[in-house]
This record gives sequence, C-alpha cells and structure tokens, in this order.
Amino acid sequence: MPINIPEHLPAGELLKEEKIFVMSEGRATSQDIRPLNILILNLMPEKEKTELQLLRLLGNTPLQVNVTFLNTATYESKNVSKNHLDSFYTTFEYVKNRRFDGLIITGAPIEHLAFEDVQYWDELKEIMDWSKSNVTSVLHICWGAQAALYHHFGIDKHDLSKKLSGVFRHTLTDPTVKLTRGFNDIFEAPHSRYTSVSIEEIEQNADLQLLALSEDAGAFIVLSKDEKHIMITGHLEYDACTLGEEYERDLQKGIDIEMPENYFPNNDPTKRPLNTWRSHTHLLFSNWLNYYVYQETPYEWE
Ligand SMILES: CC(=O)SCCNC(=O)CCNC(=O)[C@H](O)C(C)(C)COP(=O)(O)OP(=O)(O)OC[C@H]1O[C@@H](n2cnc3c(N)ncnc32)[C@H](O)[C@@H]1OP(=O)(O)O
Ligand SMILES: N[C@@H](CCO)C(=O)O
Repeated sequence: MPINIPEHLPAGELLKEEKIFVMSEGRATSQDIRPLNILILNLMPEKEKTELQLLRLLGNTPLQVNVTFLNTATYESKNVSKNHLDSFYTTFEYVKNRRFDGLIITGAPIEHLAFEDVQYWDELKEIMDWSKSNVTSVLHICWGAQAALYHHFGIDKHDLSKKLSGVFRHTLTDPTVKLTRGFNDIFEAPHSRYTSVSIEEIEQNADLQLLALSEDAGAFIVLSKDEKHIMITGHLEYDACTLGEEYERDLQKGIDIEMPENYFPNNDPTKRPLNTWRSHTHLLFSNWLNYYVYQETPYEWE
C-alpha cells in the first residue's frame, strides 16, 4: 500500500532506501481511488523512530494511505524537536471534526504511572471516546492497549516484579479470526513493559476476545467483540535493535534492568539480534488494514 506522507518527512528518505512504496502528494491526488485516512497518535518519546516503524508497515499493502500524525496538546514532549512537531504533527483540536478510517495509539514509557497521573490522560480519554464515532478501527499498542482496556473495558494494569523485556513465544486461540490470518500456530513477538493485564479478566469480559497469548508475556492480542478496538500488548512494530537500545538506555540511566530474554544471540549483547517477528508484524498490519479498515469503512461518511 503506497503511503502518502508529507513531502519532507525524514522517514520518507529512509523508507525509499528500504524500497517501501512512498507516494508524493502529487501522484496521490492523481489516482482516482479514495485513500484510507489513518491517524497515528504517537506517544513514544523517540517519535521519528516510531514513525518509521509504523509507516514501513502501512506502506506494505496495495491501498493508498494518507497518514496524519497526532501529538498531545496537554503534554509537551521533551525528546523531539518543536520544529519536527510543528512540521509534521497536529493536535486533536484540528482533527476532531474529521472522520478517519483507522487510528493507531502507540505505546509510551509511563506504565509505572497510574493512568490518572499521566499528564495527557484526560486528552487521551477524549480521543478514545471520539474514536468510537469518528474512526472505523483503532489499533492500540502496548501502553496504548492497556489504556484502552482500562478506559473502554474497565480492566486495569498491574505491576510486574521486573520489566518484561524480550522476545516471547505466542499461540493463537482461534486461527480462523481474520486479524491473525496466516499466522503460525506458534509465533514470536517482542514485549517491553513494566505492567500487564489479567488474562482471566479479559476472558470473563463479554465484550472482548483474547486472540493470542504467551506463557511468559500473558495476553497479547485482544479484539473487542464489535471488532472496532484491537489491543496489542507487545511491540510487533519494533526493529531488531529496539529492545537492545532500550536495554542500553536503561543501563545508562542506572536502572536495575535485566537483559532482554531470548533476544541477543547466546545472550551476548555484543551480538546483533535477529528480527524473528517481522513476518507476523506485516501480516497483522495487512490484515488490520484490509479486514478491519478497508472492508469496513464507508466510502463516504454520512
Ligand atoms: C524501576 C524504574 O524506576 S523504571 C524507570 C523508567 N521507567 C520506564 O522507562 C517505564 C515507566 N516510565 C516511567 O516510570 C516514567 O515515564 C518516568 C517519569 C519515570 C520516566 O521518566 P524518565 O526516564 O526520566 O524519562 P522522561 O521524564 O523523559 O519521560 C520519558 C517519556 O515518558 C513520558 N512521560 C514521562 N512522564 C510523563 C507524564 N507525567 N505524563 C505523560 N507522559 C510522561 C513522556 O513521553 C516522556 O518522553 P517525552 O517527554 O519525550 O514525550
Ligand atoms: N517500554 C518501552 C516504551 C514503550 O512501551 C521503553 O522501555 O521505552
């Protein structure tokens, strides 16, 4: 799917180097099909890294996609330049009267904070409520997934004894569900979080369906029964090196952190980690965009 992104977005050049199909605004407007409009609420501190990771995935299916990046108005990010935000991001005030075919709410390194202590929590609740009427399908990642489970379904997160960091094996509960079509019966995915949610609470919630889980990482893919909300508690979008970069960052900060599990070859952090989840990442995003966005979204919103 060619992605239609702002002419000078830094990720654009990197995507072209990776031969990801990037389309200029000019070409995009000459095609007589309606592109999908996808909104990305990027809560991650290293925003450009997350932009590249998500655009790579949105660009890998046959549909044309317009991407709009959203940042929070009620919290000023420290780890991205104001120029970058001013150039490539908007805030909810400027999109709330629009309709979008898809919304991605990313993770954020704030799972130690109670949801109510997150500075932009009220703004995020407003966006999540708005998405119920103005967005066809919402994909929530990691902390974003925990925030959705809490706000929409009343399932709170709980602290883990240590950071869950590594690549873990997962199994499917129902291979016939469209979102995981083509998945292996056993597949790997990265996780990086200090909190988790209860599998039992999810299974007991009539409005939710647990689609994939892991003995080590717990609930992984959760789908709302109305198929509008998808919660992914791990980081399928991560590059091979991302867990290692977080590990190094936390070591530098003096945080008592263990090496990511099942990650560095022979547990040797000097060795380059392999990406053993990339195929399932592309499958998940393609299945989401096709079955839950493109096939469901109205051509014209009434
Ligand atoms: C055992 C431990 O202490 S683990 C400590 C590190 N913890 C993690 O990385 C995961 C949990 N995160 C946290 O507990 C909190 O984010 C913090 C405040 C402790 C992390 O703070 P720091 O590591 O000093 O980093 P920093 O203050 O830059 O926050 C990192 C990001 O967290 C987010 N963040 C931090 N505090 C808040 C807040 N109150 N509301 C909303 N977002 C917040 C921001 O996205 C921020 O990056 P940004 O400003 O570029 O957007
Ligand atoms: N857990 C990630 C943030 C998003 O989950 C980190 O350690 O930075």
